[in-house]
Amino acid sequence: MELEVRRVRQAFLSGRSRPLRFRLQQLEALRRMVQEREKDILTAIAADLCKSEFNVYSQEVITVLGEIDFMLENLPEWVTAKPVKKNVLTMLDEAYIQPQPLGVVLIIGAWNYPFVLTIQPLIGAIAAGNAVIIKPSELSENTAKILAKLLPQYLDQDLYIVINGGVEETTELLKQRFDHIFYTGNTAVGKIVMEAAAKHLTPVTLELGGKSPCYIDKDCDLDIVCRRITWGKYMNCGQTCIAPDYILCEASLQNQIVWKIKETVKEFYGENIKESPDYERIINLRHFKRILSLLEGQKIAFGGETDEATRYIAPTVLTDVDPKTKVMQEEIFGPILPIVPVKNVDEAINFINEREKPLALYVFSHNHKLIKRMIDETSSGGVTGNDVIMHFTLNSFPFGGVGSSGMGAYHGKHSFDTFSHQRPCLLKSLKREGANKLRYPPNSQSKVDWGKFFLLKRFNKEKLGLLLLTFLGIVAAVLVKEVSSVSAWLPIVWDVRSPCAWPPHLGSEARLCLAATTSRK
Ligand SMILES: NC(=O)C1=CN([C@@H]2O[C@H](COP(=O)(O)OP(=O)(O)OC[C@H]3O[C@@H](n4cnc5c(N)ncnc54)[C@H](O)[C@@H]3O)[C@@H](O)[C@H]2O)C=CC1
Ligand SMILES: CCCCCCCCCCCCCC(=O)O
Repeated sequence: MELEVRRVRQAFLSGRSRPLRFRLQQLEALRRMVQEREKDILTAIAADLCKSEFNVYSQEVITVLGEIDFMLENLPEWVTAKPVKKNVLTMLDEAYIQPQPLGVVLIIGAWNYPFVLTIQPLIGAIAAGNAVIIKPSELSENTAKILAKLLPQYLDQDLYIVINGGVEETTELLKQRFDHIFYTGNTAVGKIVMEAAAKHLTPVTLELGGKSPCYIDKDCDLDIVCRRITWGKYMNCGQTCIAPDYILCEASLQNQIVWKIKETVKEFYGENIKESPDYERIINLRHFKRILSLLEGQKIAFGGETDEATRYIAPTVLTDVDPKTKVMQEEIFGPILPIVPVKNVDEAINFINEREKPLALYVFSHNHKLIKRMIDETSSGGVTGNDVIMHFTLNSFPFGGVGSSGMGAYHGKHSFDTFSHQRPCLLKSLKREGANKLRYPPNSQSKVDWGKFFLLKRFNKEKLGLLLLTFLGIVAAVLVKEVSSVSAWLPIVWDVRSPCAWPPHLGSEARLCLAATTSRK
């Protein structure tokens, strides 16, 4: 492990990951990999999640291709240094922010969307000029294998490497020193990752989970609402980090919601859900058993059928769920949808705020003000009003959690920023030393006053008047110069080395300062 990390670091130190041309070329190679080896990729993911290739394509491949295109289009602009606003003391200097790669990045992927959750951060890390070690989830083993096989065929083999393995290997990997760790997965392991990172003071991005609520207001079109929720909840068999975890609504809506979701399930997956190519299976037996345990003691409005041999759990809705029961204590990450009745939107807001901050929040209503209120009075990684999941697809949004649902964000420019150091660069001249007198010892009240005047813009009438006078002086001097065509250099400044006696009531350091700030090069 140590040797591999060292090899990647050596490759980074060679500097070849940095030029824009190289980054673009690697991103293009990645796109070629996805296009040329599409069949292999689809087959692997489909096998891991019992998913149709159509669904793999629309849920994972489209996002990856879209992200690469977006990067290729925008990277030339993002990598350029950006000039910044300056203050009086740096007015004549060069000041800009130069994004720079962080170095060697570790990306630890999750199994539920094993391709996009690994490759999308990789795209950002390459775009920002880093070297990358990719650790796919061992639970989606077919995807892990295909990534280890394909990536070296298309990308630089020393800068971007795949290390496969389970907890043992990841633990070993986490002992190494990285310049950034990007982890996607559950919150408990997120803490392990952060603890390991702390040993080297390595910054982390943690894309974690949580319970994402759905509030349904009375004032809405329930047919549409239930169709959208059904899609987002049962997609990938509920194994989506931003899936609606539970519904909050007034008790009077409960039966209609159950009925409409049931009808939509039939519309989406047919009478025999097990036969539907669009309905996936639970990733492994451990998760299957965990999800089943959440059903204990619950009122199942529909669904609840299971088959251990194929790890099938039917789309299920629970009603009148007690918030103290287990299903409301942990992220479900499966096809079970509890409905928790609340009196009104106030109670819904309190309910959400009393719990950990979710990764996503969904609110459905015709009433725009209610949606805005929900947004203003709660906190979550992201929000979608009148739909679910879709904020994930917009690469102009930062995607990430807040509080226990994670820290940091990615997608599009946000990925580029996550994997870059925004380096402030101030380039001064060794000339104009007069301008610096204000900050050099010995300090005095007068210097402090001028500091306040210039930097804090705490204008007092006297100083403002002085500045005006100075300005008029400059204008006058320029006019005189124009008129008399006096050659070369017209000293419109008070000479720093022999300060004149005006303005008479100022100390000499204040005059120096004035001189400096009004002097021409
Ligand atoms: N915020 C987001 O974008 C996403 C968050 N998630 C969250 O991830 C969770 C599901 O994924 P998991 O079952 O955690 O995936 P997982 O079991 O695949 O674990 C994720 C990664 O952590 C590593 N890992 C596991 N145990 C470890 C340990 N003890 N020490 C070090 N590394 C370890 C694994 O090797 C794997 O690469 C859910 O909570 C879900 O909400 C999932 C997808 C996206
Ligand atoms: C053409 C249809 C576009 C549909 C887009 C659906 C995208 C779903 C991706 C969900 C990935 C989320 C990852 C996660 O939250 O676990």
